[in-house]
Amino acid sequence: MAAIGRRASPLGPSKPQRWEARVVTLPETSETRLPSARSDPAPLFAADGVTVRFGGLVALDDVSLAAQPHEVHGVIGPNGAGKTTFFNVCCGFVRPDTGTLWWRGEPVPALRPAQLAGMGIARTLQGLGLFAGLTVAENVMVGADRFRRTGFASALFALPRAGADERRLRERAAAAMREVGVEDYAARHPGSLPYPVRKRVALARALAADPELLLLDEPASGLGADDMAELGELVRALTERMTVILVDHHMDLVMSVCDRITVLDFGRVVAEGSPAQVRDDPAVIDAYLGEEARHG
Ligand SMILES: Nc1ncnc2c1ncn2[C@@H]1O[C@H](COP(=O)(O)OP(=O)(O)OP(=O)(O)O)[C@@H](O)[C@H]1O
Repeated sequence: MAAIGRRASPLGPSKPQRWEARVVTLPETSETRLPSARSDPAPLFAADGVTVRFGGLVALDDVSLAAQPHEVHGVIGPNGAGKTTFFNVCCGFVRPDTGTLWWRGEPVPALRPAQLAGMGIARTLQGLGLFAGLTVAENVMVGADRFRRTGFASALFALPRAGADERRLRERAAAAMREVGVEDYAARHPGSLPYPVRKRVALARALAADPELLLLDEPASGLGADDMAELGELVRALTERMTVILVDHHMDLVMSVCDRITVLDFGRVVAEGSPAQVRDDPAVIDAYLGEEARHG
C-alpha cells in the first residue's frame, strides 16, 4: 500500500492516552531481547491464522489476535471488514476453515457456544438476546447459572439446598445489576425498558457469569454520549478482574478504552497496536478513507 503523507486521521485527533503510561522500558543488559521480540505475558485468549470463507467470499483471511490478561482489546474496521465474523468465531457461532483458537495457552479445537460459560467466557450480542417473558432480575440470573450447585431434582422437590442455591444466584445477579445501574428495574420486563437500559441488562447478565473474558459486540450501538461515556468507564473498571474484547464502530469509545486494537479491512489484519499507533497508521487511514469513498 502506498505511503501517504500526514493527512488528517479519520479516526480523530491524536490526544494523550492514559495507557501510554504503562509502556515499560527494559534496562539495557546483555540479555536484552531483540526489539522485535514481544515481552507480553502469555495471552489469555488468542486466535491464530483464522480464515473463514462463505462460499467464494473470504470473510476472514489469516487473522491473528492475542488478548492479554486484564486488557481491553478492540477490533475495528470499516463495514464488511469481518468484525462480526471474527466475533462469531470467538463465540463458537462460526467454525473457522483454518486457524486455531487458544484459551489459557491451550488450543480449543472446535469451540461451541455452549462451552463458553464453563470456560469462563461471557458475551453480549448486538441483538441483546434477553428473554421477553422473564424479569430483568431473572434474565440476569440466567447469566449466573453456571454457579448453580444443585440439580433439577433438588429444585423440583424444593430441597433446602436448592433454596440456598437460588439465594446465592439472586445475590450474584443483584451485584451485577448494581454494577451496571439497573437494580431499580429488577422486577420489570425487558420489553418495557428503553434500549440503553436493555443493553445494560444484557451486560449485567454477562457479568453475573463472573467471566475471565468478556466479549462485547457493538456495546455502544444505540447509546447517546452520556451512556457511552459511562460504558467506557465501566469497561475500564472491569479490567481489574477480566479481559475484554470489544468490537465496535464508535471510534471515541474504542480509542478511549482500548489498550490494544486490531484493525481489519477486507478480512485481513491491516494494523495492530496501541490506539495512538493505529490512529496514525497509513493502512488504517487508507481503510477508513476508502470506506468514505465507497459510501460517499
Ligand atoms: N453468513 C454469511 N454468508 C455470506 N457472507 C457473509 C456472511 N456473514 C458475513 N458475510 C460477508 O462477510 C464479510 C464480512 O462481514 P462481517 O459482517 O463480518 O463484517 P463487519 O466488519 O462486521 O461489517 P459491519 O460493520 O457492516 O457489521 C462481508 O462481505 C459480509 O457480506
